[in-house]
Amino acid sequence: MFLVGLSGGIASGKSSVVQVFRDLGCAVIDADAIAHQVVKPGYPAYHRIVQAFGREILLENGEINRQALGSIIFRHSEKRKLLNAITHPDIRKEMLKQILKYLVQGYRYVILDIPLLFETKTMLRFMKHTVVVYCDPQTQLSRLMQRNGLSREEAEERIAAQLPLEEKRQLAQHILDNSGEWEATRRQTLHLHSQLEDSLDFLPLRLGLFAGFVGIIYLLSQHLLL
Ligand SMILES: Nc1ncnc2c1ncn2[C@@H]1O[C@H](COP(=O)(O)OP(=O)(O)OP(=O)(O)O)[C@@H](O)[C@H]1O
Repeated sequence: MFLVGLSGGIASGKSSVVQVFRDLGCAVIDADAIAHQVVKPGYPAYHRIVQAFGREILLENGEINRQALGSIIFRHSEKRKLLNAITHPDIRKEMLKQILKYLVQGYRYVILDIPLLFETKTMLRFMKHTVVVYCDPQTQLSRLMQRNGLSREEAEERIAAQLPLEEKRQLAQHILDNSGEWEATRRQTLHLHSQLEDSLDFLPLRLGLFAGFVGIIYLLSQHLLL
């Protein structure tokens, strides 16, 4: 098995591309969904966040007010580091669990949809392939304004909080250019899908696991025969 890290910028089209991969039957792990899950009431990170940030970041139903927390960490970088230190280990553990599940199910590769793949960098070294869903700055701005009902200033502020898409584009092995018609992006996605399907990058780990398994059976049989 091998890992494919997929990223992009805010409103660049990641979710739309990921949906194509899902429809094709690919194994996809959604880092954002996991990040939402690990801070739900009852999970260990929830208690640590309430301890660190106080009960004023809670909604009436006891869930974490993501908007309130978001605006705190947007203004104070040390608080963002603290929140990351609380949540990232749990997010990585859950990702690993899901990767192992897909490995056992026999998938050759898993696509990890990680919005901040290139900003946080910690997961990059595990990725055999990296993909950026790119679109030009003007298109990104207008799609974000339209989708989220934001003013130009608000949209620009959110885009500026991330690494520029142009830089991510330089760092990725595969670029899906979503600046134009959706059909053109869909075709690029189908092409990348066939490249991943044809790749033999899954073989080393599978052969390694097979050799390990044979080794264990051999050792056990020797042990039982003695
Ligand atoms: N090629 C396209 N043409 C027109 N609209 C598009 C195209 N691709 C995506 N969109 C629209 O742009 C918006 C952003 O797309 P999408 O939600 O897939 O981006 P995203 O990268 O997942 O965003 P975020 O990370 O902010 O959630 C959506 O409203 C989507 O319908």
